[in-house]
Amino acid sequence: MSVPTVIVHRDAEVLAQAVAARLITRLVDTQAARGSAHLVLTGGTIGIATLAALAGTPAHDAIDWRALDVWWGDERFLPSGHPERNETGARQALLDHVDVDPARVHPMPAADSGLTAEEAAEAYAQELRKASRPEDHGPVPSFDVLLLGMGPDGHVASLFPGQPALYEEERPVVAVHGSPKPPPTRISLTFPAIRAAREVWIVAAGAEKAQVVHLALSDAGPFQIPAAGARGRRTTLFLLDRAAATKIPPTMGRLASP
Ligand SMILES: O=C1O[C@H](COP(=O)(O)O)[C@@H](O)[C@H](O)[C@H]1O
Repeated sequence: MSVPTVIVHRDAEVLAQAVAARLITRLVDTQAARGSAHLVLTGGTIGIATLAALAGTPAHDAIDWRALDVWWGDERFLPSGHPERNETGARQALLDHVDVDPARVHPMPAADSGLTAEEAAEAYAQELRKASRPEDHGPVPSFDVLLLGMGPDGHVASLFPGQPALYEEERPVVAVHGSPKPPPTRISLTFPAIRAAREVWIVAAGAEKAQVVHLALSDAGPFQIPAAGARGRRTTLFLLDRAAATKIPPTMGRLASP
């Protein structure tokens, strides 16, 4: 697992634009090297703002949208089209505005799919397994970039402090019940799936995240602060705005924009 690098931007708006620009570079480079790329999306305020920033920059034309597989790190188990679904936010902010191949967009099943949350998690695990190539050495594709937001409690995807999903070592996707943040039922990638990603980018903005950013970068355990356990194989980035970075030692963060 990689050691995190911290990059700090002036405010949430600049952060969203910078993460969008970084995504364009990473996806274009990956497609040039391998022909296609796998991107995992997150919900949350800054996660959706990042997708809107990506849609808003003409430079996104450099991405071959037809050669991109789009996945989700977690989903709120609500009916399809519900405004609180991470899928709905991503479609409205980005996916409805770019030329993605619908067959390569992989939303997690919705609550009106006829599946229970457990069946939905298993169905998503199967879809990931189908997309995994022999060189991926596991049940999920080697995601090129896995985006994660982070809650003030340190949750990433729908892995919340103290919950059983944190201890999952085999299954790549699980149902989550009793989430402290509504809605109570969710579907989430687990640590083994997150850690299969080449690059994990944790994006956080706002003063209410400052304490937990500090803990996620210090010696906190992943069961107390799940973000402390989210690491990529090659790269882990903490992409922050200044307000979220106030409690980390100045030597740790690189200020990207003065
Ligand atoms: O519920 C969720 O929350 C987190 C973070 O949300 P934020 O609004 O505090 O940025 C998000 O990363 C996760 O995907 C989502 O389901």
